[in-house]
Amino acid sequence: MSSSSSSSSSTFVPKPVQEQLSNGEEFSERYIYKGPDRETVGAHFPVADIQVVDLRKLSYLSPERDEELKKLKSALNSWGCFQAVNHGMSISLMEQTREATKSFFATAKKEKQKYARPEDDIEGYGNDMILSEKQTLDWTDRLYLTIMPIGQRKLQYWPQTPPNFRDVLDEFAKASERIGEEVFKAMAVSLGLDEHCFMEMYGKEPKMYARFNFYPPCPRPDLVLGVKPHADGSALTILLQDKDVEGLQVEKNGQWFRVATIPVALLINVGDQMEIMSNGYFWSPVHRVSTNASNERISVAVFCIPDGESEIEPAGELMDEDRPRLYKTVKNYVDLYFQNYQIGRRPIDAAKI
Ligand SMILES: O=C(O)CCC(=O)C(=O)O
Ligand SMILES: [Fe+2]
Repeated sequence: MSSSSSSSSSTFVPKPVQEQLSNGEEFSERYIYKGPDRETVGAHFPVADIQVVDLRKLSYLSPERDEELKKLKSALNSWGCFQAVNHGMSISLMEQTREATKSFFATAKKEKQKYARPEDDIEGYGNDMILSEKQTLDWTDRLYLTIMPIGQRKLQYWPQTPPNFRDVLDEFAKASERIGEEVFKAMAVSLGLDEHCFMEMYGKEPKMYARFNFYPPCPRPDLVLGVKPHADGSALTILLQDKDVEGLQVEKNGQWFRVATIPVALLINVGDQMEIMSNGYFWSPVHRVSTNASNERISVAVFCIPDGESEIEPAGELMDEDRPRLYKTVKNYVDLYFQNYQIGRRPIDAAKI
């Protein structure tokens, strides 16, 4: 979740990446990534051996439940993410969501501008807020929307082109909400906790945001990233990846790996707030998105964010003499996240004891 801030105002709003290309302009050097690991941009990496977890096998009735819970725990401890299959979101809904996303970004500029993000809001179509002259820009155009709770949706930013966009997104949001809850419970059980432990911290009014990412082909994949390295500030992120085009990379022990696209799978990753709740048993992986010269790519990330009033802290049972408490109690972590992200620090470091 590297998107935007709720506080400071922006200094400059670049044009959508898509438009710059169609005008045949040279791209601004502000897209050139100059941060740590810049020499690895555009390099080829091995595929991460991220486990595939069958959510159906995590149900009470499944004879293979214990085995699948072990797999889940090991995936979240080793990579901080897993490829979820049999997650209850139909293949046709996944496909409709991908198609609706592509179709929205393919519509005329004038139509997309109807949903443009105003300077003082994080929601809508466009780019992230630009908060400093030094901020490297991401090679992506986005649409960022609150999807849950239903009462907090800002429908003025919900596209009406293609005509089925809103209905598809409503279905996608409901399915994602169910998956999120199921995974929160399974995560708790896999650590030997009561199944409601994480759900209780997630709170009465958690929020879910969807970020539709569109990555146009980029003339310099060796210099420019689709999304800079970051870890998500959510508790959990559910990612619908492009069916055909890879781009996501995840870091482990200082090495980058490619994340394979499995068309029927959703990639679910731990966010910083789950790292805190699990006292570091699960960790929030640093990831980034590469660009490529010939294909466009889309993805839809759903961020599950605990209620702003909830206190997020390591579960009591996960701390003892052998494993001391590693994180402070935090509230409204998203604010802390952006304060640190803006100055190039890993936000989770501010929560460490
Ligand atoms: O496009 C992707 O695969 C991942 C995007 C991402 O990391 C994010 O939106 O936070
Ligand atoms: Fe992310």
